[in-house]
Amino acid sequence: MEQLALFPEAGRSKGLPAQLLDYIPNFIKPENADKLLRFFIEDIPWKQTKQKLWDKEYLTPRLTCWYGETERIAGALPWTPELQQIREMVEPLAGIKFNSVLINYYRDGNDSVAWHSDKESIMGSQPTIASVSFGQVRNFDIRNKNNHQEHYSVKLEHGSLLLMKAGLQEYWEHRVAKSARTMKARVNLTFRLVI
Ligand SMILES: O=C(O)CCC(=O)C(=O)O
Ligand SMILES: [Fe+2]
Repeated sequence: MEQLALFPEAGRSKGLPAQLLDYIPNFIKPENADKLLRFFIEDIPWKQTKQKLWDKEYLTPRLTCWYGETERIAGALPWTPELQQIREMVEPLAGIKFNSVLINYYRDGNDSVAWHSDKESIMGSQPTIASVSFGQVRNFDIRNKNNHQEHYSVKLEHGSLLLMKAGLQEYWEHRVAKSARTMKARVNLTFRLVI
């Protein structure tokens, strides 16, 4: 499965490629971000789904929940006022309208998301994704699909916004690795346009 070890230089990125990503710390004020984190952890009906790997089923190593108005995501819940408000804040910066959000809950350092890119056919091959983070700072690693030596890492802070621009999913993949260090809870909202 996933490896615990990070790149030796994780967190010491030479600089993120601006054509692929925008990182905005303090996108949400700390006191609001604190309240939202508590609300998300307590009020979202989290699920742990299963994923298949080499014909074996594993529990996904984090909790998730979908919200949105789209019919294409089975079981997506209706927008809450909090999510609606954050959606309205991110849309002008992303330059598109989102119709869904996948929320991830990393309970501790053992929770993670493995290397992947988000280019399911339901989003087209060049989706823009707006990612808002709450709680524990985690490393977001990015690597070139054709050259794994070309990689970056950014620390996603409490209340920050990371814009993954069109093009990122095509040639790059990303992950949030497990950490052997003690980690508190982190919640991450990924706003998407499902077509
Ligand atoms: O937790 C994150 O920052 C990334 C989550 C992610 O890559 C995804 O939901 O597709
Ligand atoms: Fe992703």
